[in-house]
Amino acid sequence: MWKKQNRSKNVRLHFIINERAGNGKGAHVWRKIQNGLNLPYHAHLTKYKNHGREIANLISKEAENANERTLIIAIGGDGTIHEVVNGIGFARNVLVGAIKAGSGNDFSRGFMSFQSVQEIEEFIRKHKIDARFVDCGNIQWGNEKIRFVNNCGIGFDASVAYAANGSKVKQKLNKIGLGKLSYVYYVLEKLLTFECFEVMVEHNGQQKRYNNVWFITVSNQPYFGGGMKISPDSKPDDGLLELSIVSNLSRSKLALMFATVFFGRHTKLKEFSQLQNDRFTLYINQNLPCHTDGEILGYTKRNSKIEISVETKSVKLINKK
Ligand SMILES: Nc1ncnc2c1ncn2[C@@H]1O[C@H](COP(=O)(O)OP(=O)(O)OP(=O)(O)O)[C@@H](O)[C@H]1O
Repeated sequence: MWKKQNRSKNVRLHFIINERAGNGKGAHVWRKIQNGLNLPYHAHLTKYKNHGREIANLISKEAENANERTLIIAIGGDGTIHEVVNGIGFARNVLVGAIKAGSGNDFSRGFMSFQSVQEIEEFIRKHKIDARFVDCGNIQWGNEKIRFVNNCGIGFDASVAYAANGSKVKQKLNKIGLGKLSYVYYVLEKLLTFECFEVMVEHNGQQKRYNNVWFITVSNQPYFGGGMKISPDSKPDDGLLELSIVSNLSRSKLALMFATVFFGRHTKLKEFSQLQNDRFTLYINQNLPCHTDGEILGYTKRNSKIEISVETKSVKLINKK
């Protein structure tokens, strides 16, 4: 959908909107923004999964060919931002902003997002809001490299993401503004059913085996699962990723851990380990669910070797001055 001829002096403005994010919150937020906008812009509504990535890719190619500074604002949840960030590749003329309209919205906790039309105008016209390059994570998945801006995870957290995505409970809770609680609901459900696994982690040329693992999360910023501060010290501009492993924990203690993780207190538990590096290799011999930024990636295969590394300062995001 094209709206108004866009010839802003400094920055071309594109919106990529997932109207379905947050069970319709995307459409509601977009209407509000659209009504208040007094700038030339292009608007694109996503029609299916991964459409946001395709649109962002086309916009980026155009921006690079024309050598024009372009701001893409994703309106949606973490999945929509994930698609945009993957779609832009390494386009140097493109910067990414977001307006939160999802259920979990972890991106907006870890990074700045626009709160109003005024802020967008301030960025474009008054230059009161800045931009900065941030790191992303990258996971080699078969022949593809998938970028993540928040985190990727294998095991329990991915099984929660699988259950929550498109679930009826999430839709119902979204209707009463409590979509975030859907993750808590599925955490409780999976607590009763999830089977722990084994993994070998390689980094700095050393290998370590972990048994009875609940999950592995590789973080670029502190938050995951709708506000849980799984990796409190993660910084998206330090050229490093943090790999968190929770293992050898009883089901009841894991439940307790999820009560403390919102405040980042779980890091004191002896069953919680964290490694920091710019790359990790995981060896997994089971079929386990994997997610990137809460989006379902698929299942690991037997004898999987999974490489996860940082992309230093690969994406330009809006940022407060
Ligand atoms: N028109 C559409 N129909 C169905 N799914 C869509 C459409 N547009 C985008 N999607 C998909 O919707 C999924 C969810 O989007 P998103 O993550 O932005 O919202 P959310 O799940 O409500 O928020 P959060 O991830 O923050 O909890 C994504 O996988 C995206 O690809």
